[in-house]
Amino acid sequence: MDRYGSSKLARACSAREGSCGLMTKCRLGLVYMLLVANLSLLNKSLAQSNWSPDAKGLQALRVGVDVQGALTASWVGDDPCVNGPGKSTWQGITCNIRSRVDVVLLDNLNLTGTIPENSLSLLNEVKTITVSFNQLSGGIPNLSNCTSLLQLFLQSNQLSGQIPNFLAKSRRLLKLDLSRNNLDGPIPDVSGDSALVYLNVSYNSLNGSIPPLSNSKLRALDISNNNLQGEIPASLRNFTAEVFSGNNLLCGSPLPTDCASVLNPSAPPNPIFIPEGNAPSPGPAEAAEAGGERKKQKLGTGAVIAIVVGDTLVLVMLTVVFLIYYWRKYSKDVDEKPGMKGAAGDTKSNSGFSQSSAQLSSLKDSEAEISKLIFFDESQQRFELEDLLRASAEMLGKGSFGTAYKAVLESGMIVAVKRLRDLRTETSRSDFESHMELLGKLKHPNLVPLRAYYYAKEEKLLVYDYMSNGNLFSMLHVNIISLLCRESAGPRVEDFVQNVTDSIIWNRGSGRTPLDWTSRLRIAREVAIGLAYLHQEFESQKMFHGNIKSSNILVSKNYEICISDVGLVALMNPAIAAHRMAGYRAPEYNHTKRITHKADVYSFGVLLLELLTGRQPAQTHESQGNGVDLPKWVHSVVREEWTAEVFDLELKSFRHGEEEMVTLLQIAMACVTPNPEQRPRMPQVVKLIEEIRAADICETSESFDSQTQTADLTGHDSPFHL
Ligand SMILES: Nc1ncnc2c1ncn2[C@@H]1O[C@H](COP(=O)(O)OP(=O)(O)OP(=O)(O)O)[C@@H](O)[C@H]1O
Repeated sequence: MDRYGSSKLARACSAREGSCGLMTKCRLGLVYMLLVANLSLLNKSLAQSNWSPDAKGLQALRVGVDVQGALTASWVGDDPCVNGPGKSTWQGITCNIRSRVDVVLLDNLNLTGTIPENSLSLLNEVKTITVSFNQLSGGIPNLSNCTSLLQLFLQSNQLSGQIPNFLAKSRRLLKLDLSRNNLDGPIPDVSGDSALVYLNVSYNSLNGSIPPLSNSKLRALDISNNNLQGEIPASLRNFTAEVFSGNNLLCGSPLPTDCASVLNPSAPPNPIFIPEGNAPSPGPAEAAEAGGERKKQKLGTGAVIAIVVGDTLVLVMLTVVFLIYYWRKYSKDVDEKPGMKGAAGDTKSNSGFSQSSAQLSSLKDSEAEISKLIFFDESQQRFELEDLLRASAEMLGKGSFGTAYKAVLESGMIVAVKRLRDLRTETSRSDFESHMELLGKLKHPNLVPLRAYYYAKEEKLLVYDYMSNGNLFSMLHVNIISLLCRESAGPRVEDFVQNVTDSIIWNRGSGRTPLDWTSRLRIAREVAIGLAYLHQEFESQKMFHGNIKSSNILVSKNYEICISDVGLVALMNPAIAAHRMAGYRAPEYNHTKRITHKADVYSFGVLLLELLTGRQPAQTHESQGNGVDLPKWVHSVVREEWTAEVFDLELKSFRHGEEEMVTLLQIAMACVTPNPEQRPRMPQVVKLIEEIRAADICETSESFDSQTQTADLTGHDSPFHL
């Protein structure tokens, strides 16, 4: 029947009458289809009408930006908070006790497109929205309905347009990060009763002058690398110059640029260069004045030329004298200290790279030509090797792989430069370059960004973002006494005083800003996330970090926790690094002489113990006390059931955190298990740490009250509470 039926239909289509019949059938079919479609739409909208407003908003967001479908699998059902407070089954969502969305955490999910207007704005109890490190474009939606919003993080996307005014007007918003987008227009002035404590709008194209932002609560600010102009308002002068750097037309304290030179740019064109016929004819008074002015300008121009020529000559002479002086000093140092080649500039000075320039000039032209600074990211602000050589440099420290410097370029930009030494002898130029290409591709908020490198026969430089808030080692162990000694008398006296201090006071002596528990937990979590990312990225190359320790955990100006020295072990003589990391070194290294991801897990475990106990692992820095074998020491204490005794005395006041501390201690002990096979993998470690405080991020907002308590307890404000 079917066989015939289809041929009948074909015949019917060819016949006129039949065709009319078919039309009728088709129409009926169409009506039927529409009916079905409408019914299913009706069903869907009936179902959607049952959706909670949060579900509606989130689904609208998903449809708008989740092109890759990262959220499709878990965002199902009509209510993300159907299971009550805590982490939702919907990825990235946490709910509050009223079963409303509290936190939206959608970082790093390859989200693209524009955030629809009626999406996030429906979440009217949301406290934290973070959709950073995606590829969102278009404008920032109006979130003025989100009246509970405390934190908004949209950094590292491609958002454009202006910063909406509602953000400035909000009285509840505490933290706003819109950095690394394509935003333009002015920075809106925050209202007097704004609660904003943290504002980061760096790396955009914002323009106009800086508003006074005179609300006294603002404690962390970053408006660097925009097109802002004019004088820095007096209300913001307590911030450091870095906060404003990379805005060429900004002036006034704390920037070194004097406003007179920026706000009154060069004198109007000299009238003697205006073609006579084109010059407007002045009136008699103007003519007299102009005559006088002309004379002044003629004289002024001559004087300016003389000054410029004179200055240039003096500058050239000074540079030559300077280069000769340092070149001689360099050669002398190298002669005096065999094996210290390349470290000649390792004194705290303003000329860290001067000898590099001498070395560079001694290179053959062909090599100098091909040896340039190679940048990885097109969108980053670039500079030349010459700019680096001209920069004032201050030594930050000597490590296993070379010496690190802070370099302040003439543009105001600050970078960290590492001069490598002791490269593996078999590392050729092309090996080095391809390794750098690999490292340049690593992008993660918990890794110190590598911006550029320089390769020449005698000099290898790596240029990193400068992390202005120091390292974890200093936060945990360095006290004022050791700092003073380091500045004035050198390492031996420092050792002496450190030993005396250690013997008087069990922990680290006075003079440190205590590091509270929440901050330590956050540091543990972020280092774990960074290391897990690294293991995943390095898996195919069978590469690992190989040098995880507290001096390699750096803190950026925005208090992001970043791992440094990524991928350097592969280039260097591994025995040197292994020697320097003694207290963090996995026991199996002694016989295998190999670094594996399990060895990184061990080092991370020791780092956790360091965070929990506040004690230095053995021989990390020979010059700063001997430290202890942390895993062994903790084992001995815990075996005797003095668990609480292992914790840092500074953590005593965080009574509520003790359960969390014990859980982190268990994770640490799992990481330092002697048998590498029994150690967890880093993604597992991340999960375990995140479970310690599942609603960690919600607590950030709620802990603002307890933050005041913490500050009272310790007597200091901890920036990590921000
Ligand atoms: N990008 C950076 N920004 C700010 N400070 C940095 C940066 N990189 C390194 N430092 C600092 O410079 C100093 C020397 O660092 P380096 O990594 O060379 O040695 P280390 O960490 O002490 O030892 P090792 O090389 O064995 O890891 C350290 O105090 C470190 O905190």
